[in-house]
Amino acid sequence: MKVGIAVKPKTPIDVIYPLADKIDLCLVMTVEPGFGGQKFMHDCMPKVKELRKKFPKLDIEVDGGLALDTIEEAAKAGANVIVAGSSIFSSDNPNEVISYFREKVNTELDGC
Ligand SMILES: O=C(CO)[C@H](O)[C@H](O)COP(=O)(O)O
Repeated sequence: MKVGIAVKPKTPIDVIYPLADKIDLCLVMTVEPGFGGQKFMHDCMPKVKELRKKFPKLDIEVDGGLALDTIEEAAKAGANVIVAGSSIFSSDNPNEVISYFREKVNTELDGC
């Protein structure tokens, strides 16, 4: 079994610290939960950075507004699990979008 915790944009990231050694993944929401097509919230990135620094092995997921123009910022912050809807389903070439996301994330992971 794998365990994950999701954190909404306004929730401070330190709420998960007491549970960090019990979880496999932390989802840092980069939009308010509810529906697709919202704008990526850049101000959630410090939470991802902090988490990555503190827990190098943790899977860190981001969800909301991930697209060709936001993936690099999320990957550089330390996200390694990407949830995307609009940018994939609105693309003429979803495979290319996914490959691009993969490349950006893997490039940052290789640098660790
Ligand atoms: O449902 C969501 C939020 O609750 C997700 O953000 C959504 O599924 C991802 O979609 P998009 O890539 O369009 O932001």
